[in-house]
Amino acid sequence: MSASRMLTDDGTLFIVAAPSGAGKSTLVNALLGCEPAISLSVSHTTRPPRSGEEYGRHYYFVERAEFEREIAEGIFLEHAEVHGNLYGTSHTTVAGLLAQGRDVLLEIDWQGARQIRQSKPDCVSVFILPPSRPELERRLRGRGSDSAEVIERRLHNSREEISHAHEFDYIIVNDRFEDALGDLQAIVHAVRQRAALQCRRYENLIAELLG
Ligand SMILES: Nc1nc2c(ncn2[C@@H]2O[C@H](COP(=O)(O)OP(=O)(O)O)[C@@H](O)[C@H]2O)c(=O)[nH]1
Ligand SMILES: Nc1ncnc2c1ncn2[C@@H]1O[C@H](COP(=O)(O)OP(=O)(O)O)[C@@H](O)[C@H]1O
Repeated sequence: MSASRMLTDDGTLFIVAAPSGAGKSTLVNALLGCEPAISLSVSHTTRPPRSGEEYGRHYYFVERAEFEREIAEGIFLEHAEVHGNLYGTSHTTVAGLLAQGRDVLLEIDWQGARQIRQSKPDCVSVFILPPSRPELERRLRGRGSDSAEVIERRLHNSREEISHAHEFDYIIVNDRFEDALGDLQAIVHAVRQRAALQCRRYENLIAELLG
């Protein structure tokens, strides 16, 4: 099919959410390793960096006053307070990538997902569940990135996050990692194939065939 026969399309916006410790970042990083056409949106946050986290790669780490100024300037497509810190997605970064036809993945919480569904109803949202509460706790503690107090808060907040799982298009249980990664890839491939076959993409060809 020649490019001139097809209308160019914006990329797809994927949302991945999960309670802290379910394995969302590990899964998303593995997905990005096998799907180079997906860009991860790097969020802004007031959370302090964890050891090994880099500015601009994991997050844009900013002070609360700066974040609040950015809210007032309207730079965010969505923003929310999660575990006592502010997090937000830059509107221009996402819009620019989608307009280039790239798929964009947002790793955000349920509040942000709700805001995105309002402004981008075509988005595809996935919720990652841990196989059990003891395993969620084991993963949070085993990660070794947070203080005991921060872990307690995240475990407590996981109930609220999980109570919104039904608002998402798809649910993946991250029990065996390779199975969960396969499920995530299957969703991405199915969405892409569906987009490629949409009727409106073939309007030029239909017009040509009708002479
Ligand atoms: N609404 C919103 N939530 C975000 C954003 N970036 C990260 N989050 C969420 O904030 C929560 C905490 O993220 P983080 O501090 O990296 O901890 P982790 O999930 O335990 O690795 C997670 O649910 C993230 O998905 C964002 O830009 N917007
Ligand atoms: N399927 C899995 N089985 C066992 N451990 C896992 C699995 N997926 C992720 N982990 C581990 O669980 C911990 C939390 O994962 P992480 O991706 O940081 O979670 P999140 O981004 O959801 O907070 C990490 O130490 C990670 O290596």
